[in-house]
Amino acid sequence: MAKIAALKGVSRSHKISDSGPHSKRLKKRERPWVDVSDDELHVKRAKKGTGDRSKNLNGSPSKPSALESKKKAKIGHPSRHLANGTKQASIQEQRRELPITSGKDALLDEIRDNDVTILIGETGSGKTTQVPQYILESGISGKGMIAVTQPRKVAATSLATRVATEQNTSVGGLVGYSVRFDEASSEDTRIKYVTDGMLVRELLGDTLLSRYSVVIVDEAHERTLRTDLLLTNLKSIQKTRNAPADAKGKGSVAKLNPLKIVIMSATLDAEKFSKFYDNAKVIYVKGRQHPVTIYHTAISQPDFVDAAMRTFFQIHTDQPPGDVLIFLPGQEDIESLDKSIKLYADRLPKDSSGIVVCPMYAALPPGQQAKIFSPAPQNTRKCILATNIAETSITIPGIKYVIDTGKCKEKRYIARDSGTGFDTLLTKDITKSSAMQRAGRAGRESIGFCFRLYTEESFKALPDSAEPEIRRCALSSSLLQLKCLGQDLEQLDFMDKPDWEAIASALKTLYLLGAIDNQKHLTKLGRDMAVLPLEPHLARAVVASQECGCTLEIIDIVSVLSASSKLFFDSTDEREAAAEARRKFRHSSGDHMTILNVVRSYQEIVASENKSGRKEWCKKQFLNDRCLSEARDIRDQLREVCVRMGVDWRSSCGDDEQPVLRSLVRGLVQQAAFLQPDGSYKQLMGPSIVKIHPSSSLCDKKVPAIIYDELVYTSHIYARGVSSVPRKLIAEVSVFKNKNIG
Ligand SMILES: Nc1ncnc2c1ncn2[C@@H]1O[C@H](COP(=O)(O)OP(=O)(O)OP(=O)(O)O)[C@@H](O)[C@H]1O
Repeated sequence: MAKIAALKGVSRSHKISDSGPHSKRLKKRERPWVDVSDDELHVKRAKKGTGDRSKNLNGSPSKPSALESKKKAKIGHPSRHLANGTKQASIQEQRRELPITSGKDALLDEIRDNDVTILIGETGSGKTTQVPQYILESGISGKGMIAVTQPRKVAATSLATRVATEQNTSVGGLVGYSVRFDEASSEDTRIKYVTDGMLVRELLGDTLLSRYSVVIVDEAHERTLRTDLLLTNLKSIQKTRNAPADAKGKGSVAKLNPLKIVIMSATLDAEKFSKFYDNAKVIYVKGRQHPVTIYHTAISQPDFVDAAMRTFFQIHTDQPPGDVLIFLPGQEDIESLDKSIKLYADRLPKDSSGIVVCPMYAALPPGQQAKIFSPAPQNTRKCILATNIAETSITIPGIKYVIDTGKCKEKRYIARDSGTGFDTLLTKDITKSSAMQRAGRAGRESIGFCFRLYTEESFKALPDSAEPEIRRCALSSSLLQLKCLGQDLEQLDFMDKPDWEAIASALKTLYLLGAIDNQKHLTKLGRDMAVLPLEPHLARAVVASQECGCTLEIIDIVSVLSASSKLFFDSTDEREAAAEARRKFRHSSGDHMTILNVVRSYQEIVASENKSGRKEWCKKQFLNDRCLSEARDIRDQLREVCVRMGVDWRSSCGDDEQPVLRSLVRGLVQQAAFLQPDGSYKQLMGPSIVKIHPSSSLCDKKVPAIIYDELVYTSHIYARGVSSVPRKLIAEVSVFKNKNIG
């Protein structure tokens, strides 16, 4: 098999200097990192390879190509490099300089000759932006479209914009994208960047993905649940579409073109993927455009937020211009570091260059996320604080330094004895693959530096890659989609099979929601639920709202619940003022109707105020404008889906809360609890005793029965997002009929 070449250009020569205008302020002993270069970036990729089915596109590793020699020359002459950088080579020149360019023809030959191609190339080698364009320009895709899947929305939209620019068109024309709650494509679109979830959703209407002649699964190493569903479906679609003509018969399938699949990543277990696709060809692209120097800390840094701050200021005060990207596990850490950086920045001497901090996490509305791509004002350093949302695929212009805390949040399903369970987010160490992707965000425009806030030993001890989501996340939503495709999770050919417990729990959830019957067959209700781009329990509430005549209200509530950030701000400094503001919206039945009161007031403000007036109003009310504006986008999309389903989204129950609660109970049937004599609540569908969360408007009330959005585990088990509901509404739910709970 072809040997994997070591990452080119990782050099020990780029040392961070101790001197600098403010080095006294941050004494050396305070610095968390030491200079340790490494060349480990090639994680275990293709251990044994796949016999003669693998190939190195850029030739033998021991014999550098002309391009590599040129790159080495560049590395040896930083001044020349800088001169080139300042000139800002044209986009087409940049394209030609990408490492993948030298392997273009060979790559296209492989794709032409094989149904499935697995392409492994360093971060920044040009896979994601170039391969779709090569395929289009070569004519391999014929009249069909090329789909390029991404695990994250921001990557799909920003890549579409970049590739549209490279094609000298605007996004939505030749190059488009499609992500949940947003789409830019037209009849002219030939390359479409999509989230893997959107392509799975497309399967519902087009089970053979007939519009596409090539599907590129990018960042396949992330093994999201949707990627795995896609990999499985693509395999069977390809068997059907690429079958010999006599096996295809004379029906509509016979008219379909064969499907080509390309799987791409920088850090993939190539052997496993190759095996899954019947020993598919594995090809390698060596090299990246610019070198990245990596540093590890000498000792571990338990307070990684503090270590990140010190490292940032060390860079800011000692290092040449260049923006900084800091990877943190979640929104809370980002907010905390944001505050600390701003506080510390105020203490810098007046003549210091400025700092602009940009947070970046999934809960930020797309407009805010897009800010990270804008250049910082002159004489100012941009500091992006991001979760792993910025880890793969994206190129953020200006980033020269990456600080990697080594932490991320991972979704994990917690199974309960009752056969039910829930997803929770846990902070954990990243994988080698993530560390490599993070480092890869530097060095995309010129030489870069990555500061890992963990030791080299810790790095070596990290697992190669994350456990696939299918083995650790709730499956009800995917199970429902598969049921719509006539497929059974238990019987599908997955690369890694899900746990039986997780499948059983998902089946139970769908049964209780009425989406499947007791024979595990999809019901009409289940089919209607699957059309809505929502979690099954929320989709169930929307479907129920048609009967109850309150679709307008339920969509408003569900949109807020589907937004990725919290509606209310908790302010420790102004606790009383925040509580007072919240009281104004409070509804006696609890938190869901309270949300509706907020949305109604917000809608009035939106109608009467300009953007800054709206923001000011939100601030005064301790409401999160981001959450409300994201909810508005979700609401609009849900209304459109209703129109397509023939559902009247305008049907409204006015001020009567009963229909709203009745619809919510249908969806939250697994999240109901009854009051106990001691004042606690006992779950109806589980063994737990829960308390009402202090943030709830019902926290000091005792009501006979509640429904809730989620459980939070701290010193107690708390129910959050709570409404009081008459027992009879729960007794009405078909699974509880004849159970004497009214
Ligand atoms: N939006 C952008 N703005 C500026 N340059 C870009 C942009 N997108 C890509 N590039 C340039 O193209 C190079 C290749 O990017 P591409 O995303 O195709 O690489 P890749 O091999 O897919 O990397 P990764 O595995 O990290 O996604 C980048 O290193 C950068 O130099």
